[in-house]
Amino acid sequence: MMRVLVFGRTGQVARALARAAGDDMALTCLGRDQADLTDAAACAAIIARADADIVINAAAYTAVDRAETEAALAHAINAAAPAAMARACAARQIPFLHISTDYVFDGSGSIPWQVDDLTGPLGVYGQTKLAGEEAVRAAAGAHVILRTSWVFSPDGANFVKTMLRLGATRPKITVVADQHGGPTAADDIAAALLDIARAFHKGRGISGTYHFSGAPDVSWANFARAIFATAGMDCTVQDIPSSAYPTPAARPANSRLDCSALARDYAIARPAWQRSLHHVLHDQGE
Ligand SMILES: NC(=O)C1=CN([C@@H]2O[C@H](COP(=O)(O)OP(=O)(O)OC[C@H]3O[C@@H](n4cnc5c(N)ncnc54)[C@H](OP(=O)(O)O)[C@@H]3O)[C@@H](O)[C@H]2O)C=CC1
Ligand SMILES: Cc1cn([C@H]2C[C@H](O)[C@@H](COP(=O)(O)OP(=O)(O)O[C@H]3O[C@@H](C)C(=O)[C@@H](O)[C@H]3O)O2)c(=O)[nH]c1=O
Ligand SMILES: [Mg+2]
Repeated sequence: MMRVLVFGRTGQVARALARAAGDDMALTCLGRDQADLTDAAACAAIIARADADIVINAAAYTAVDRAETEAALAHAINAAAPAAMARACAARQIPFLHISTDYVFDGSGSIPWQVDDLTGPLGVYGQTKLAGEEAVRAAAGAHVILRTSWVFSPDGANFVKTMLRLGATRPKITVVADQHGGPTAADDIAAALLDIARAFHKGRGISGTYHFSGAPDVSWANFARAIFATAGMDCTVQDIPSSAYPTPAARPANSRLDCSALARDYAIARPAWQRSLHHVLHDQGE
């Protein structure tokens, strides 16, 4: 029996992990009341005390625009806490699985980003996630950093739920068409993380940074069209440039992730987001 300790309980990926847990594992999800990520030492102490075989950090500060004015808080949660977790895991010699983001890249070009490409975050959220990555690597224990993008699920705040809400009251909506990436279902991320956890449990885990996103890559505007079509909603999507949708934090134009390293090392393929979108809209009570 593999004992998996998860930081996060209410978030999209944490909930998906709880849904995906198999009979071969005992999964414990820690909410903010049990593990507050603003207290990095407390998070480390939990790992030191716990009887876990592997730790997954599914908690994060994810409010991209708000991060611009809450940099210290975002840094505490996205960098200092994972740093302490990774060190505590290294000390106990248990693997640490951490999630990062396409927003560590500057979005230049149109070629999918490779795992070792130069990073260059455009905003505070991306900067703090990058600092978290660097700290996890520096802890030098067994680890995987899984960079994913554009997460959607029936839970929490995400673009799919925003579109359903806006589309219900508007005949037409404007959406940016010059940002491209891979929408990724939280359930698919959870399945990938648990596959990676099983590989480590069998002694076949490979430490490193990996990319994982839904296929095919698409613009937010075309993702919105797919959401309305799949939901059977009559809302017209008009393409706009990012310049027509000003936000406190700039978003990368090119969020495409090259996911071949994960296929090579773990035989995990890019999931088809359209299939997962259908599942979220029609099988999970949305
Ligand atoms: N959402 C996305 O589009 C993307 C997310 N990611 C990454 O994936 C991972 C999972 O994200 P996702 O599931 O979408 O996140 P959500 O925003 O859905 O959930 C965030 C989780 O973090 C918890 N959390 C926030 N602050 C604290 C704190 N101080 N102490 C304890 N828990 C806290 C939240 O708890 P509470 O409910 O109590 O606030 C919540 O459970 C993150 O690392 C994120 O950076 C990567 C790419 C895209
Ligand atoms: C609501 C809305 C958004 N947009 C644009 C803004 C933005 O460029 C894009 C997506 O909007 P969101 O607010 O969902 O984007 P955002 O919160 O930036 O999503 C990101 O979250 C973090 C946590 C990540 O790690 C990223 O991978 C990514 O998923 O769509 C429109 O063009 N029209 C609209 O009506
Ligand atoms: Mg958001």
